[in-house]
Amino acid sequence: MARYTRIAGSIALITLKNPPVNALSAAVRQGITDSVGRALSDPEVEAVVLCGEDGKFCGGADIKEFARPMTGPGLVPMIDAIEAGEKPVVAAIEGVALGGGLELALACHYRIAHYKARLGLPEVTLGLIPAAGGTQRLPRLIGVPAALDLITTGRHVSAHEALKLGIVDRVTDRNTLELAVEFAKSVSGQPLAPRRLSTRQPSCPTDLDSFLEGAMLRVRQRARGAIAPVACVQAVRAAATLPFSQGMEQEKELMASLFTSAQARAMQYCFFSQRTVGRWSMPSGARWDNSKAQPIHKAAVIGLGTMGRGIAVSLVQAGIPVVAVEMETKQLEVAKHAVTSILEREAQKRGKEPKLGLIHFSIDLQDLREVDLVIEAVFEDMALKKQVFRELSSVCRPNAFLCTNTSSLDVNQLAAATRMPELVVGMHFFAPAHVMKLLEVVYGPRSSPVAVATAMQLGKRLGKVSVAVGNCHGFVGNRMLMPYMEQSVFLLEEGATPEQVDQALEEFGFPMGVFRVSDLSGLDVGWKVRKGLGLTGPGVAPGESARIRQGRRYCPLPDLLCKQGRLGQKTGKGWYLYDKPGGRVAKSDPWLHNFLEEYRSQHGLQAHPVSQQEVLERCLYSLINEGFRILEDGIAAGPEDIDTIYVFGYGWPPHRGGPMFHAGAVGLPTVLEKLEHYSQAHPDIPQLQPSSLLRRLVTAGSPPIHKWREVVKTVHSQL
Ligand SMILES: C[C@H](O)[C@H](C)C(=O)SCCNC(=O)CCNC(=O)[C@H](O)C(C)(C)COP(=O)([O-])OP(=O)([O-])OC[C@H]1O[C@@H](n2cnc3c(N)ncnc32)[C@H](O)[C@@H]1OP(=O)([O-])[O-]
Repeated sequence: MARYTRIAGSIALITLKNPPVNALSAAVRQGITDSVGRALSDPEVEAVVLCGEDGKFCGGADIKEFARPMTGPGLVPMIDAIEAGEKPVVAAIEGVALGGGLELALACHYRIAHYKARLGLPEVTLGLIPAAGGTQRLPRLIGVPAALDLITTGRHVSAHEALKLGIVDRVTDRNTLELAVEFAKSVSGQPLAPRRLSTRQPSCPTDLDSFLEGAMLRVRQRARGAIAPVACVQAVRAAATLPFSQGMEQEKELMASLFTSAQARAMQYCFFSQRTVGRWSMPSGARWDNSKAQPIHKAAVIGLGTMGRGIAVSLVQAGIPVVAVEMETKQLEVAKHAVTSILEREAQKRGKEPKLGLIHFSIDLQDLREVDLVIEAVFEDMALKKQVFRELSSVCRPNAFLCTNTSSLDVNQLAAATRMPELVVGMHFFAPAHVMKLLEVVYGPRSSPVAVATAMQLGKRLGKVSVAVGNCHGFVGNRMLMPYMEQSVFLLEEGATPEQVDQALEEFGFPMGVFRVSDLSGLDVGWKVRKGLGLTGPGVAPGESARIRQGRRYCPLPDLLCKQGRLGQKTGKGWYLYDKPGGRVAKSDPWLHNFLEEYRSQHGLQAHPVSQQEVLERCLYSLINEGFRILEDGIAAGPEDIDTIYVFGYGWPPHRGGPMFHAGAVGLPTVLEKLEHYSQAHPDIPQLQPSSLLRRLVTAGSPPIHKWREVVKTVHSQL
């Protein structure tokens, strides 16, 4: 709803009231419509101020209403009435003005923002476009190029950038409402026509057509099959080329084409999943709302390789004092230089101070005596990590949290090496750690709920999307990646090429196919993991066949490439060829195609044409199947956790919702049938055997994804 009050004699104050973000629900729209009507018809009212309760202006349309028929007054007529009114309306923006919230402010004649406010039109991140005049009014206020950037990216801008762009008229660190009331009094009676954005002409680049064509090309490349960004460009083109009313018609039609689309449903599922994973729970019954996080005043990072440096940067950027430890002075100096330059570069980009004073570099473990939490990021070797945890346990305060950034090793074994195993959890960051949003918080059987709560809260403080997961090899993300990568190399044995497999995955929406990612991260990373698992190298039992390991099918192709020094970009060749070591542009490599043919004939393998569909089904369904096993094992609490991990950490296209959402969208019976088909065709690949949870869900009539947790619960209760 909206509250109407008269203040300062002649000012009508309309306050949006719909916690927590004053979203424009039907009741709020009705409240605003009634209040604006009242203010405009009250002769004693000279001007109007619009604000939101609890320090938040408005988080936009009520996304929770999208799944049901719309009721109450429409957003567009409500907004048009404000702009057309004969009394000045001033928006007092605190906290956020996003989506419909900014569109509401754009209909006001003036906008005052608090310096901490964030503004934006993030509809594209929900698979939509701004549909309450945003695509038509914003270009008329700030010009076509700047508006196009905000609308196609959905990024939030700070109040200061909004002032620079011309979105707001004032930015204040005072009480925004007080200033807005003063301002409203100062502008009452002044002509409003020039303040009505719908009447303005948008400023456009001289060669508008080529500008928009270039923008469309960039957006299509970035969108990778997402339809909303393309519609955003089309809507802004309408603003640049059509009268306001016709532009609004276009905006309406484009929104109608998106609103009920599968992509919009997938992206809104991602939005709510991101909130669901914040309400974490553990099989022990510990939960986000019954476990108290401990404050972290000072942290430490030990091991300053690529990951350690990124983690140290994230902590400093969040304003947390850090002790950064390396074993030797030489390595410490190299790391110090790297961390300092990242902090300076990032600070410059944000127009902020690099906070170099917050980080202390040391080779002395004694400097960790006073820290609240340590994140270990040394080389991925169990013996080395155990040694480090033993030393940390003896040096650090007894109640210090000891966290490991391992990407696959057993957190419980590390906990066992310490005095306080209940204070040990995994904090699995993704490279580059100061950029990637995902954080897997890994709890072992002895990890205390306080330790999990503290790591989850620290993740939020670092601006990460944190997901609490159980301890197993590869946790959630990497565990699901194994069958996905295995299928990709099996397909090479059967006749596919890296280019074909990558093209199928990139057309599905991944930024990079599995072989280009492998070349980027280095083939030796996987080689080391396979050696650790005894699948190749010294751990292989003598006489074991090259293509059967531990009783199941194995493909030695990646090992053979590693043995020939083809480690990917870093050596200039891997699955692809690069112009030089460190090169980034992947080119097809005739040598590799010949090598594949020789390999097939050497192992008596008959190549057959592999379709795009088979690539997607084998790679994605085996990954999804492992996801179901993870839910069975209770390693992830629900499908939302898995999908959030894959969207924020593994490049799964958000307009496809995530692996588990995709399975639901394709239809669980189809996924089951395909897995059964491929499992029968490949009995030596146990991962293709459908998981019992998948069968159970199909038997239960394939309930919608938000109901899967209940089925999972029954599975566990019967365990
Ligand atoms: C016509 C028009 O053109 C179109 C069509 C539109 O306008 S489409 C809509 C466009 N607007 C958006 O895209 C903004 C979406 N929201 C956000 O980006 C963030 O929420 C936030 C505003 C920056 C606050 O972040 P936060 O970290 O402080 O809290 P939170 O945990 O995220 O959110 C706190 C609680 O509020 C809920 N919530 C947030 N925004 C909401 C919204 N717009 N509608 C409904 N619920 C919302 C959220 O689900 C959570 O609920 P619960 O989980 O507790 O039950």
